Amino acid sequence: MSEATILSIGEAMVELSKIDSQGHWKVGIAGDTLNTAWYLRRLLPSDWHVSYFTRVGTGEFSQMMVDFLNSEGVGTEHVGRDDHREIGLYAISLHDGERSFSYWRENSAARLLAEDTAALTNAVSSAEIAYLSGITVAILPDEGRATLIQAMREARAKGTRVIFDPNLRPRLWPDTRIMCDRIEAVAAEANLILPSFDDESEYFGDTDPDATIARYLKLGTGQVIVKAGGGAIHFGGDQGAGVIDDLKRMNPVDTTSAGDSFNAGFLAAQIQQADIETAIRAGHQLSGRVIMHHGALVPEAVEALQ
Ligand SMILES: O=C(O)C(=O)C[C@H](O)[C@H](O)CO
Repeated sequence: MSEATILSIGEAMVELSKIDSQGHWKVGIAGDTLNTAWYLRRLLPSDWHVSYFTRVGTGEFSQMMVDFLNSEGVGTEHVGRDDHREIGLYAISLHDGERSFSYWRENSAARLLAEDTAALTNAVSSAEIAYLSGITVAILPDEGRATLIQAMREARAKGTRVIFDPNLRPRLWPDTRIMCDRIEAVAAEANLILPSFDDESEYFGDTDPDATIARYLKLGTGQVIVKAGGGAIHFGGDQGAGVIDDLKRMNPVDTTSAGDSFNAGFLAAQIQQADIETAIRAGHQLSGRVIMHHGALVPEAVEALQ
């Protein structure tokens, strides 16, 4: 049987997460789209190939990322190399379990990931599923974003299922109006949107999750699942509509990657034929375990499910 491919597109960085209050930090590799790919690789059967599309440099940290992806079973055949740029860096600060990030990423190699139009277009079109986020969209220059949109449109027309998490990061945009406009332009090309209500209400002014669903459906997507930081999850679209309001609320240690792991848990379940409600519960179960640990990638969270 031939493998099916899920391609995740975006930027991963060196991640610094604090281990204790004595000034010790752990160095890892993470980034929202890589996090989802990493969880997907651990959750999906071997007849699925999980691949990462990005651009890195040629230095030691870039090689560390490629080695890390290879060692974790995530395909690196779509990782481009840049002779002049390196990968970015971010550090996680925690206050009562809620995280904030400091970034050093303005000149990262990943900002040029869409420069090779043919490579991006072919990679997206030949995948069964393509996954990207609002961070992928935010880091690209205008021409790169246009290339990405065109690649998504062509791929979707040929049958690739395109999945988008708006993952709104206003600091990566010149202003919030531009952010909202560009995010909607990309969302219009996706089959499935996985937004978080806190962000959508703050920046789009949605009064409730159903308003978020209605707004994205109107743009032309097929299905919307609105995450709610552990609260009730609303969903709507051609695969079904409803609310799941009996999910267990956790007291998080670190919310980094909560949404990314939810997306992976949801998608892995759906790929394995779960109905939409069961898939949402699987996403919630995984992210509920991830946020009980520090950092974005938590092997124990996946092991606990198996
Ligand atoms: O800011 C980014 O690009 C990140 O990916 C940082 C975190 O890993 C991510 O936001 C968690 O969702």
